Amino acid sequence: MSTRSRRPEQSAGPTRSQQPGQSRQSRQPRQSRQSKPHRRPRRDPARTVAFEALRAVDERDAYANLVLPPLLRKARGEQGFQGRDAALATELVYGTLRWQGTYDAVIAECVDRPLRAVDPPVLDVLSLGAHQLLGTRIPGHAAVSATVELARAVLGDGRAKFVNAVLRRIAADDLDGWLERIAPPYDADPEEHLALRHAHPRWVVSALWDALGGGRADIEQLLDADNERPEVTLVARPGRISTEDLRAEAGRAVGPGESVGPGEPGEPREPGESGRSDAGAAGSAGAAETPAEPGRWSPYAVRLADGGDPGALTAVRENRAGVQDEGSQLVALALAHAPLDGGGDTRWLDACAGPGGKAALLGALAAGRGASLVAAEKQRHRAGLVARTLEGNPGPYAVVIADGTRPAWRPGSFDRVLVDVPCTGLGALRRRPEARWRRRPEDLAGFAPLQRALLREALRAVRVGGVVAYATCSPHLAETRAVVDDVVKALGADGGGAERLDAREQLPGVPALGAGPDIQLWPHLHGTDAMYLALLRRTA
Ligand SMILES: C[S@@+](CC[C@H](N)C(=O)[O-])C[C@H]1O[C@@H](n2cnc3c(N)ncnc32)[C@H](O)[C@@H]1O
Repeated sequence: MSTRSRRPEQSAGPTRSQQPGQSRQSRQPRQSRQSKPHRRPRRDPARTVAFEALRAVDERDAYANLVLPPLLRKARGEQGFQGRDAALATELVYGTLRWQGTYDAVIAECVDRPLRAVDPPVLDVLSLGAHQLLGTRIPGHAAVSATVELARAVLGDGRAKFVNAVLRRIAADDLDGWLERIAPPYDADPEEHLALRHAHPRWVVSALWDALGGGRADIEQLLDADNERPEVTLVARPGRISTEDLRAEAGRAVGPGESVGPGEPGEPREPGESGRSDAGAAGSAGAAETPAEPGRWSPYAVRLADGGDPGALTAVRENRAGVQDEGSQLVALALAHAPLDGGGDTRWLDACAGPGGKAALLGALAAGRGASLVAAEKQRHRAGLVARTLEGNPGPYAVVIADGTRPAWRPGSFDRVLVDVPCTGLGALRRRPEARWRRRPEDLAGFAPLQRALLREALRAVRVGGVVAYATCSPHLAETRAVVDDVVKALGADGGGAERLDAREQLPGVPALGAGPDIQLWPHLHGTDAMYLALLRRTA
């Protein structure tokens, strides 16, 4: 519970305030006779959990997909908290956070002061109310009354009155009506129009559009896809479990409904929140006809369209399978298949391995070829996650704590190197609802030197004829092509050399990979995170 929460004062009631010798009238001021008896606010469990999660995200910069699962687990232990409450709480948290910028613009129209002058907990309750009113099928009167009750419980009566007044103003129109008012016409300012209509910061719209190209329809499809719930995808690690066996196990074990299962190893968990338009049905998710589908592109992928709890699968608990977006699987597969020029193919490196999803797939693929994997990670605790994820790998491997910009290995030590660099994560906005509002354009400048240094050292680590895969979970051109161009150019100037391979050739059957030679995956085109991949072969 938020430390700012307050219980409203209890009403003593007229009879308890009477004292002997006092007339009833003298102790009962006119005002109190007319007001309703003061009652305790009803605590709606789903909205209370949602509010607590929003406070944690707001106050402590927490990640929603990390704070929500323990809150749900705790609430489940309390009387009366059911699966439908968990589904509703999840939908409310994810929807409210994703649409935060748009809801803020609506709320700003309905309050008589700048938003920064509204107390953050009050703003959280207002956003929660705005999402119910504008982004779900919850009837307006129910959304207002339940949110005002929440406000009474967590903010007190005075502020609940303010919440009530603001929500009534918001409820006077639907989302389309509000967007007509707050968003400029497309022709007047396309980026601002799209930013408000699709709930992305303007600079993110601009960056995504630069990377995607195309016209209005293309960028709108991408922005819409960012606002959808991603499927949970598993990877069947080759040599450890077949895709068919994983599908069978997942089909048997994973039930429909809300998911609070693990995300990629050590990553924020992947929630099974309802899509934005499904909130009215939250908690009544029906059984999927076929819960475990094959992947679209990766031969090792199994898609759980309905979420479920992958952590409950024995194969996942035993590391034979894991939760992994198909885009990440494709990056590992493309590196594993890229043609080398001469030499051996026995020494593979993952230079930025934490938390270990790609390393585990690479390790399994390497084992199948008689190669070994070194998985390096700078942060000790993340190296621990890598070690856990690789446990049981069928072939030789080592996990090392190492700084990829000052490597412990000699130049030319490896045949294949993956460098999946730290980045803004603008390619994974579907999974991290608050990330788009937290990131700033200045963050790019912070990552730029590290990304270049890591790629430079990866190219030094690979032998002549060997291949480096440079990957990011961001399509931002400053983190993708600009890095590769700069580093390849500088290598040439230093007397080295690297040629770009056509990465599309390593992913036969995957459409819409762009003009090459590097590839950019997209949520709306491939159903994956927006992963970028360049393949570089050392020539000198
Ligand atoms: C994008 S993540 C890698 C994700 C990973 N490939 C996977 O699939 O699970 C980048 C990782 O690089 C690590 N890192 C950051 N700076 C590093 C450095 N100088 N050397 C090695 N690793 C670094 C981060 O701690 C983070 O774990």
